[in-house]
Amino acid sequence: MIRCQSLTWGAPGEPLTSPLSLELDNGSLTAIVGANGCGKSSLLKVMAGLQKPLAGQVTLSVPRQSGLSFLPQQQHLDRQFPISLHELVAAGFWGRRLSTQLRAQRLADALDNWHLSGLSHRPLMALSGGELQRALLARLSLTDAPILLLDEPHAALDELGQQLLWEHIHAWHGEGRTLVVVCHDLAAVRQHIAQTVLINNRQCVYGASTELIQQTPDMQVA
Ligand SMILES: Nc1ncnc2c1ncn2[C@@H]1O[C@H](COP(=O)(O)OP(=O)(O)OP(=O)(O)O)[C@@H](O)[C@H]1O
Repeated sequence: MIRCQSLTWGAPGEPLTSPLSLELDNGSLTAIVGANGCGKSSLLKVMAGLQKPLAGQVTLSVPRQSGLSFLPQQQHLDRQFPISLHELVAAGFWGRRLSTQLRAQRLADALDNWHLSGLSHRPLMALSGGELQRALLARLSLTDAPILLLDEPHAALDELGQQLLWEHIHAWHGEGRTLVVVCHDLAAVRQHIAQTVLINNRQCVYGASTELIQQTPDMQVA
């Protein structure tokens, strides 16, 4: 469960929207949509505890440190950092107690699932945007956190990558996890995510994705 109570966020003295009060149930799958700069990523960071709200609070049903995993946008990653793809992915085991054998098996499976096996020793700086995105998603897939917050997970992915993404999102949802997904692909939101938080004209509205995206003139999809 993620509960936002009278929440505002943004630069000091400049809240991006009117206060948001919202409760997302355990096991729910929710999109956050809206125009560039409306505050979607900032809201996700406030939910993750990575950014302080201006007012109000976020309460989670699990401890934030062990119960929540966050997929950042890849431009926040330092590609010069001297690690290889499989070391980045293996960071998804952080905080988990698993035998060496189980780790090796799960890591191999994650690399395979995200079509990364042949790239596992590549340094981060030698990966394409789509390869790096799949690596970040593979890292997320190794966590057992019940709450997953994904910031533009479809970014840089080709058609196959997007298919893998939505298969995994449905699988994680099927496991009973709570997911919040910031997404610009409105057709995909309508197809895959039933509930949406729409940020429009500095207001947050929560409801059925099909209706919200249809009703808002500048949010129409082809
Ligand atoms: N560190 C920061 N310092 C100052 N302003 C910031 C900072 N991060 C974001 N902002 C501003 O806050 C507003 C909301 O940013 P945010 O990244 O949440 O938007 P968004 O809806 O996710 O946009 P996009 O769709 O372009 O990713 C923007 O106007 C942005 O310029």
